[in-house]
Amino acid sequence: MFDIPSLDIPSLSSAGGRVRLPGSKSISNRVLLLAALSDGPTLVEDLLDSDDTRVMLAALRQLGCAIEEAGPASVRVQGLGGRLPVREAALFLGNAGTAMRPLTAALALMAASQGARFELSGVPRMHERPIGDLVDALRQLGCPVQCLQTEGYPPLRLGDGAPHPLHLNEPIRVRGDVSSQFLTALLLALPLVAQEHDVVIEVVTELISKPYIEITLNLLQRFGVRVRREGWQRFTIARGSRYASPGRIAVEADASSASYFIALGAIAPATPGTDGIVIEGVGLDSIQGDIRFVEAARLMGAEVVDEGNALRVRRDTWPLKAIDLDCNHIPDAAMTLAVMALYANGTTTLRNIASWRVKETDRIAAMAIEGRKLGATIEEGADYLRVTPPTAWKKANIHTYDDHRVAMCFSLAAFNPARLPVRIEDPKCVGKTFPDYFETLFSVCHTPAERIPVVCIDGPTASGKGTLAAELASRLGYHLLDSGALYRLVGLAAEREGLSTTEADLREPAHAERLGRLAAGLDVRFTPGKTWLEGEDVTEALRTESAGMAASRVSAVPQVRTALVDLQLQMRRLPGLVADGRDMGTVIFPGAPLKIYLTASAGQRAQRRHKQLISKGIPAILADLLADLEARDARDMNRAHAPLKPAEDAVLLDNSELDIEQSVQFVLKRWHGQQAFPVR
Ligand SMILES: Nc1ncnc2c1ncn2[C@@H]1O[C@H](COP(=O)(O)OP(=O)(O)O)[C@@H](O)[C@H]1O
Ligand SMILES: Nc1ccn([C@H]2C[C@H](O)[C@@H](COP(=O)(O)OP(=O)(O)O)O2)c(=O)n1
Repeated sequence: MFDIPSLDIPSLSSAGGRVRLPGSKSISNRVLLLAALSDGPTLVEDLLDSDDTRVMLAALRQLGCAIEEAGPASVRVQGLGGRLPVREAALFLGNAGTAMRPLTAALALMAASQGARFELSGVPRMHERPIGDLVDALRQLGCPVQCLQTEGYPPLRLGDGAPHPLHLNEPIRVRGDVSSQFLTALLLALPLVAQEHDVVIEVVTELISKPYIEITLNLLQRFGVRVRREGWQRFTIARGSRYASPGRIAVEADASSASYFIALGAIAPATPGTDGIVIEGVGLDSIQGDIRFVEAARLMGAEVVDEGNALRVRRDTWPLKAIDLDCNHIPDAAMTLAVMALYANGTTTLRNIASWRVKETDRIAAMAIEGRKLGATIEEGADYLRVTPPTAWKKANIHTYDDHRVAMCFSLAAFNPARLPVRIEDPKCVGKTFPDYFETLFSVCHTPAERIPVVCIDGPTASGKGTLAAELASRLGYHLLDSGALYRLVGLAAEREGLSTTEADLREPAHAERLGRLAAGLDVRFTPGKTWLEGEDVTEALRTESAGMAASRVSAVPQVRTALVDLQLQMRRLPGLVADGRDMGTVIFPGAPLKIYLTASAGQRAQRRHKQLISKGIPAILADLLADLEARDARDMNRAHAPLKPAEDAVLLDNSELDIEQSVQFVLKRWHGQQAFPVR
C-alpha cells in the first residue's frame, strides 16, 4: 500500500496481463456477520483484507465472537448462535457503512431481546451519513435507539441494558430510497427474532440499489434462511428461521473493484504480446450487482468475454462511445463510467445516482470537481452527472476525499493522450476495499522507460547517498536501486568462489572475463531490507568496509560493469525509481529528470562512517577510515570506465552542514518544483 501524501502516476501507454482481485467487501462483511450469528463454526475463504473488514472483525471480536486466522485470506468464525456473551460494548466502526448498518440492526434487536447496551460510532464522515430510516424501523419494533449527537445520524446507543418486548406482529415499515443497506440490515437481523412469528418487512418507498438486496437474500439462503419476496415491496421471514453455518464459504472477487480493470482493458491498448486484461475470481454469473457494469462498459465499446470465474477485457471501439444511462443498478461501479467518459466521443450522462451524495463523500461533487481539473466539462445535478471529455488535457492534482473509489477512478486518467502524469493525493485511501490497488494496476500497465521518472543520487562513499535514496524512495513510493550493493555482491561472490580481487589480478584479461561472467550469473534476490546471494542472507556481510573496498576494486573492471547494466535498467519500473551509486546519472540513466551529486567533506564522511560502524558494534579507527575513504574516492574517480563524477546536469548538494531530514527536504523541494503540478 502507498502510505504517502501523494502518488504521481506517470503517463501510461498500454496494459495487459492477469490480475487477481481482493474479495468483495459487501459479501465479506455480510458473511462475517452471518457466520458470527450462526450456530457452529464457519470457515470463510478469500476474505477481503481491508479497512472495512478489519473494522467488522474487530467489532465481532469485541462482542465475544472467537475468530481465528485460518490461512492467508481465511478466518474461522465460531458462531454465537444468536446469543450475546458481551452485554455492554462501545464499537468504533470507522467509515464502514457495511459494518455500521447491519450491526446497528442486529445489536439493537439483540439488546432489546436479551437486555444489553451498545454504543456505535465512527469517523466524523460516518456521523454525517444518514441512518434515520433504519433507526425509525428499529424504534417501531420496540428497540430503544438513541442518536447521541444528531437525530438520524450516528453515533448511536442501542438498548438500555433491560429487555424490551418486540412488536413483531405488524409489518416493519422501512424507506428504501436513501440506502438499500437499511433493508439489508433488517433482513440480516430479523431472523434472530423470528422464532414465533413470520416477520414482514414493507418497503414504503421506491427501493434503490436492488442488486445489493439480491446479494443479501442469496447469502441468507446460504446460511439457511429463506425470505419470501413479493416484488421489491414486501419481504417475509418465515417463523422458526434459524441461522445455520454452511461450514465453509468462499467470497467472490469484488465486482466493483473489477470495474477499474474492465475500464482499464477498454481504455488501454493491449501491450504487445498480451491479449488484454484478464480479471480472475469473478465471472458474469456473479451474485454481485456491480457485475452489470460489464453491460455499461460494452455499451461504451469494451470487449468483455466471460472465461468461467474470470473476465477477459480488450479495447474494441475507440474512442469509446458516449452513453446516456440510468445507473441506479450499479451505484458504486458507475463512478468508473465517469472516468471512461473522459475518453468518449461525446457527452456521457449518468442518471439516477442521487445515492452518490451520501457515500464516503459527496461523490457527484467530487467527480465533477476533480474531472474538471483534468480539463473535462462536467455538469452536475441533484442526481446526475454529465461529462464531456477534455479538448485539452491538464496536469492535475486529484484530491480523493478519503474515498477509495475517487482514487481508483482517477488513476485511469493516466492514459490521457497528452501524456501527462496524474497526481493522486492520499493514495492509501484505497485501503478501504483494495489495499494493493496501485501495485496491481502497475503490475499490468506499461509505458516507455523514459516516461518512468528516476531520481539519481551519485557521490563518494559515506556522503549519505544510501540514507537519502532510501528516504526519498519511501516518501515518493518509488522503487529503490542500491547499485553499490551489486558491486559489493560481485566482490563477495568472487571471494566465496576463491577468485582474487586484487588490482593486479583484475588487470589480467582472462581474470577480468571470469569476473564479468560471475557478475552476469549472480543469483541475487532483494526482499524488503534484505539481500540474498545464492539463497543466503548476506545483508550484513555486504555492509562491511572490506566488502566496500572489494566492490570498489571489482567495479573498475569493464566486464563487470557491462554485466550489471541490464539488471540496473530493469529496476526502472512503475511508478518510479530512486537510484544510488556512482554512475547513475552519467551512464545508467543519463536521461533522468533529476540528478543529485551528493558530497560532504572527507573529514565529515569519515566521522559518519565511524559513528555508523561503532553503533553497529563493528570496531573502527577514524584515521584508518579516512585513509581508506580517500583511497576509495581516488580509485572511483580515476578509473577509466564510468568514473565517479557529477553529470553535467546534476544538482550539487554538499550536506556537510545538513542533517538527513534537511537533505531529504532539499531534494523533495527540487523534485516537486520540477513536477509543476498545480497547487490546490
Ligand atoms: N546528511 C547527513 N548528516 C549526517 N549524517 C548523515 C547524513 N546522511 C547520512 N548520514 C549518516 O552517514 C552514514 C553513512 O551514510 P550512507 O547513507 O551509508 O552513505 P553512502 O551510501 O553514501 O555510503 C550513515 O550512518 C548515515 O546515517
Ligand atoms: N553505481 C556504482 C555504485 C558503486 N560502485 C562501486 C564503487 C564503490 O566504492 C563501491 C561500493 O559502493 P557503495 O555505494 O555500496 O558504497 P558506499 O555505501 O558509498 O560506501 O561500488 C560503482 O562503481 N558504481
